[in-house]
Amino acid sequence: MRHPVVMGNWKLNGSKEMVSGLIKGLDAALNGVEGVDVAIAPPVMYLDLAEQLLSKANSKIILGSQNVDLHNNGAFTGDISPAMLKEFGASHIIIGHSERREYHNESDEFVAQKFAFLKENGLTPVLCIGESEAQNEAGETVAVCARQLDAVINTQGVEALNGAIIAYEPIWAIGTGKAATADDAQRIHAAIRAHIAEKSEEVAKNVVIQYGGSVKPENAAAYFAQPDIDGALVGGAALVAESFAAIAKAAAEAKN
Ligand SMILES: O=C(CO)COP(=O)(O)O
Repeated sequence: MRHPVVMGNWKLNGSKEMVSGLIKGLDAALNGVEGVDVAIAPPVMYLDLAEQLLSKANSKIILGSQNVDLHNNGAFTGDISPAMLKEFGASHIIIGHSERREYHNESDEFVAQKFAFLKENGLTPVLCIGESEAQNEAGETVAVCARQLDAVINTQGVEALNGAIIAYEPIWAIGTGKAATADDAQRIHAAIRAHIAEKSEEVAKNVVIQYGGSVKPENAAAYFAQPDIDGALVGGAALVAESFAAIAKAAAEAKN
């Protein structure tokens, strides 16, 4: 049985005050919620503060981050290493987000290297994949997702996906309010799982595949009712404690 994972990607949002208010609010709102892993990825600047607040509250919220470099030290100005993330308690690290693929020209191969380096350092990659609106309209969704996944599978073997998380995020659904329907998302999730199953049914059966793109408390339960949707990667709604907690609760209820 796959354990659901709901993760908040805070993107470039936050201040000391906001981080502290949101973490306190979330921890309180999640009190008593069982059967779902809840993770947050604040901007890296606030990991220290987040770690302190979570540990003071004895919270079960998992700490994550939004990016990582390919080195653990050296002359790489502006970059952050897995070792540093680990030192601040971050375990679930988002890579390959479409915003980084687009604004920082991150290729499938580069993202795959990050995947390998996270695993080498004992961290959990949250690998984002997904198609653009044009690719969607051209019927290329599954091919695009397969290509993005193959960058990992063909270099590291399908077993590299063990313990990792895949986040299917159609680019046209991110921050637009135009979410994929639960049926469409299920169809793509099933296709992604089938693609992995071509190499290993066991890995396909166990890998967590999240949906991301305009997930809100209002539509969350419909996604989690689908057999191949194992959680969510949430942007905007993760910035409001009650909304994010409601999404996590919906996952806990649907999957247990
Ligand atoms: O990009 C996302 C999460 O990584 C989704 O963002 P929204 O939930 O704001 O659409």
